[in-house]
Amino acid sequence: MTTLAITGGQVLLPDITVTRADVLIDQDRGEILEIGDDLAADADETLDAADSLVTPGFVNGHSHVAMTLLRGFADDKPLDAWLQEDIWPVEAELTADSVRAGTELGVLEMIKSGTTAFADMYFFVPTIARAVADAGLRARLGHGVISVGKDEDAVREDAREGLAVAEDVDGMGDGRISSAFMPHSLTTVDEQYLEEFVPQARELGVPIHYHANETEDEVAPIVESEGVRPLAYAAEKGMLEDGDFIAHGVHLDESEIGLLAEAGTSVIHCPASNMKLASGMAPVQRLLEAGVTVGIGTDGAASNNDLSMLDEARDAAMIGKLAADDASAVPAEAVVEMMTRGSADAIGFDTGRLEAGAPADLAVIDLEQPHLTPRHDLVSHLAYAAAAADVRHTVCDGQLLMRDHEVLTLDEDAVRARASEEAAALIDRADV
Ligand SMILES: N[C@@H](CCSC[C@H]1O[C@@H](n2cnc3c(=O)[nH]cnc32)[C@H](O)[C@@H]1O)C(=O)O
Ligand SMILES: [Zn+2]
Repeated sequence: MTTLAITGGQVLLPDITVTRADVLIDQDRGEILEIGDDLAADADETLDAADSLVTPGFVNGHSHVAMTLLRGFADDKPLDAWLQEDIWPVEAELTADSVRAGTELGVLEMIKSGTTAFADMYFFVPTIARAVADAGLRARLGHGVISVGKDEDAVREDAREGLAVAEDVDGMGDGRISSAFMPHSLTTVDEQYLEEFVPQARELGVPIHYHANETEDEVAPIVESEGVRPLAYAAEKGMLEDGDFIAHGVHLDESEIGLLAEAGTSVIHCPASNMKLASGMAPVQRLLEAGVTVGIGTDGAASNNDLSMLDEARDAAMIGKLAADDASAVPAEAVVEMMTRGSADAIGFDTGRLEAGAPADLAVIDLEQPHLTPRHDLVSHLAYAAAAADVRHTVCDGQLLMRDHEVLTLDEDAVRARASEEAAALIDRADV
């Protein structure tokens, strides 16, 4: 057994309180052995956490990781126009090489900002899976299936790829990678294909993940054609089961919140994307009160425009209060829970908590910063004041991915250079 002791830090516990403790990890099993006093003597290696906060690694519940290539390419538009006029024409020119470069850039940013696990919907998923496996992160990956603008054969091919990918990438990266079936949304995948392919995904035993109720424009057409709200329609199609998770859930009525709670389907809240695309304010406090599992996601870097879960946490708290018209809504503890255990539960990982027996996925945050002074309440700092650049160390599955701000599994300069090149070539090819 090889052990690593994280020493001298303040540790965020599963009940969202902070205590002074060391953390001892079994690196071979990727598991936390013990949280307690003076554990350094028993360890093969130590990692300094003095004047630092040890937190569960953040879990990004919804992303399109290689969209880092489109960061800052198309801003200041609503969802539909943004996708159709800017994003989809460029994405049509993506290659495996560009997706590899964009993924490496995305996971580099994740590691640097303390994220250890994420759920992702995109193209070239086996390429993404290899990049994630090499970088050392944990992820649930799926191929986004779309039917709009395609003929029947093309849709079937897309959906079959979605199923094949879900089978193929599952278990990669020493089991750190798992999969899901990911129809893009309830309005961009036609009913007949949901009816055909959702049961096939069930046979594979993978969860289903999709965009839902993101904008009013997605709700109205379903109400009009089906006579029911989108999530009642999703339930009819067998897409609202325990373990499934939807992205956004902005425009939900009480009946839909009830359906989510009853079914055990989770919601990934994406506050920055919802604000930037002016999609609306998700009813996060009401979801929490109804007992729905809520996680937090960044969505793609083109609608955010970063992948920092610390930014996202602050946004979630702020917009949650505004949506509820109540400053006590979505408090710091709730946000910290959502960005760790909530997202992990939602996407089906046993991470997001620091205790003996839990997976050793964690981040260490430097507290010796002016914006983290004084230290009345470290949970408050995590929700409201800490920033990506404060993350010192990142550990996933017991392995050090970043030590003292130096990423160990990727060559940072090379990744940035490759991504810049691939992004420029992509825009050139798309000729937009
Ligand atoms: N196989 C599909 C690919 C879908 S990947 C997932 C898609 O979601 C898009 N996307 C990114 N952010 C959002 C969002 O907030 N709402 C809906 N779609 C988004 C993203 O650009 C990408 O095209 C196809 O043939 O088009
Ligand atoms: Zn999305």
